Amino acid sequence: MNDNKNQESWLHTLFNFVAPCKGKMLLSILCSLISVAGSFIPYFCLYQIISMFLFGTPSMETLIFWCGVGLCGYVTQIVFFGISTAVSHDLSYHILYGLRLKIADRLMRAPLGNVTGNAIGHLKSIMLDKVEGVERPLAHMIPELGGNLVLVILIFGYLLSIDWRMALASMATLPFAAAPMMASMKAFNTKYTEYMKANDHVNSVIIEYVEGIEVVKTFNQSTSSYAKFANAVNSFKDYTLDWFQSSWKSMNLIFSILPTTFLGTLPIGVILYKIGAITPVELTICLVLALSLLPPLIKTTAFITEIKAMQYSVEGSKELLDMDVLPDKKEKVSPRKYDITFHDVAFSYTGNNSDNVLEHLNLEMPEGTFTALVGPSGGGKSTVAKLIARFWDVSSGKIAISGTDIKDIPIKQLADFVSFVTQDNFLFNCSLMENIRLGNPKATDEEVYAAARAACCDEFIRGLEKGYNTPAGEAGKSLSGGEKQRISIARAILKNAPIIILDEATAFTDPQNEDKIQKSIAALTKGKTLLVIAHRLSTIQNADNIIILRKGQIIDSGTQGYLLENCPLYRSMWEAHIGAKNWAVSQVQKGGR
Ligand SMILES: Nc1ncnc2c1ncn2[C@@H]1O[C@H](COP(=O)(O)OP(=O)(O)OP(=O)(O)O)[C@@H](O)[C@H]1O
Repeated sequence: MNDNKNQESWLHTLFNFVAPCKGKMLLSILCSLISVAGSFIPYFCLYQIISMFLFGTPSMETLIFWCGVGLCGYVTQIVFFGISTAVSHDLSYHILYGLRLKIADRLMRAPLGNVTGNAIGHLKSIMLDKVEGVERPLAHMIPELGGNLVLVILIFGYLLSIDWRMALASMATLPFAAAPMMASMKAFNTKYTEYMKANDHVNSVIIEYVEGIEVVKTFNQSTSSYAKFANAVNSFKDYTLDWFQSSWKSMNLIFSILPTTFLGTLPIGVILYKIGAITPVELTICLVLALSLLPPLIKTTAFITEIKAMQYSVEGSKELLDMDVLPDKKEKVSPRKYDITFHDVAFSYTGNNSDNVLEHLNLEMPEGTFTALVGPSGGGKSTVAKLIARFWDVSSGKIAISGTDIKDIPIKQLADFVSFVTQDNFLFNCSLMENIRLGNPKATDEEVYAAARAACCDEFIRGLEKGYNTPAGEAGKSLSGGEKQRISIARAILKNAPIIILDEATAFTDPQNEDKIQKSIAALTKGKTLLVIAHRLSTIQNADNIIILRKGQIIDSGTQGYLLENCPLYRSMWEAHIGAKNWAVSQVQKGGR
């Protein structure tokens, strides 16, 4: 299915975007055509007025009449052009809105790695710039391109009806402009693609520079990082200048030849008049009409760039719209309990068996129990946790909740079953109240306060100048890692999911705050199926089952007492941890003196 979508032409994709707004699109085109018809009326009136002056005695009434008709035509042109543009802008912003929602929905349903594998700058460039790139050409092309083309055809038709030779003469310069235009168009396609690539590159380098500025400053990398930034900006400038310099000659040639219709119409017109083939009125109106052919013709050529920009934007958006998504089920399940089992699970991030990070993994987490995953770095602990939340699908085997394969549970329902708290503690840029309420959007203020109290963060939030209304961005600067952690625990408490996964959620705990964090975790996990990944072994020593994972396989499992006696790897990890902990406490005591 995705293959077919990838082969779909960009124009077809664009029509699919536009399809829901067909009515508005037709209205915009209709108004544009009325506007074009209106713009044509003054020429017709001019013809009538000149005829009257040359062949009769124009009365004031008829003069006023034709001037009035001409004015009405002009007003019609302006008014309907305005309506057409307003409607087309409205419809194109609706299209952008739908497009961004579709992309966001696709990102939600895609495997996490396929999303996070993209550089942020790349995603931003597609969701903001490329999607936005569809708006301008769409909004202007619908009324303007169509209208201008029809206007050119109408004027040319009118010229033909007066004198076919004058009509052809008005096009005499076209072949001379067409030659340099074809030549520059040939290079344009490649140049434009390269230009947009350079643009994307400079975008992602700028975002990387700003995002990583803390690391850059910490490691005093300002010169080399700045050099990368400066090089990207500089090479983009060089590329753009180089492109403009290579194309300005042909562009100047095109735009100096194209408007000079007089070169054809004036000599031919004079000859035709001399031999009596056309009247002075016909000559005058033909010269005026030939001149009025130019503005719409020039505007039409400007759309060539717009069409390419739109193609690039649509194809960029397609990249995300066509992302593979995790297969989803619609039918909700009703689990009797919330135990988790892994049946012979294997998983690789690349899809190749040879890269498996988990092999033949069998484990059980009974409902309401506390399971801990420990082991050397890179052993696959976080991978196990993410597979339960279905951030990815297993390569083989099965993960089940209450015996039901998680692939058979609708993704939204699975998300309700599982609370995933990591060390990242991402806070959205809204108030702390809203950040906690994300756990349960229907929660009342009182419920939010209760969750915050249980997570031991109520006190410090109330201590902030704006309390719960403090914007997370503003608060983020003054919050410690541990405080942010407790806010995300409060969020999880509010969610009240039956399965809790804590992936290094206590990583920021210092000995002074450990007690608070432990209390907040105890409030979160009471009576839940709990999986904890922790390097700080003191936080998991009371687990019902501690599983030691190394190189994607279970080395041993059991209670702390059993493992200390029987598992040398766990014993050495425990001794190392106790040593580190004692050292940290002694440092704090020294600091306190
Ligand atoms: N998104 C990813 N894409 C490709 N490989 C990955 C990805 N995430 C993890 N890996 C690899 O999978 C293996 C297991 O990683 P995982 O993060 O599960 O280990 P871990 O035991 O949680 O490590 P740590 O204790 O350091 O957090 C590692 O070799 C890691 O490099």
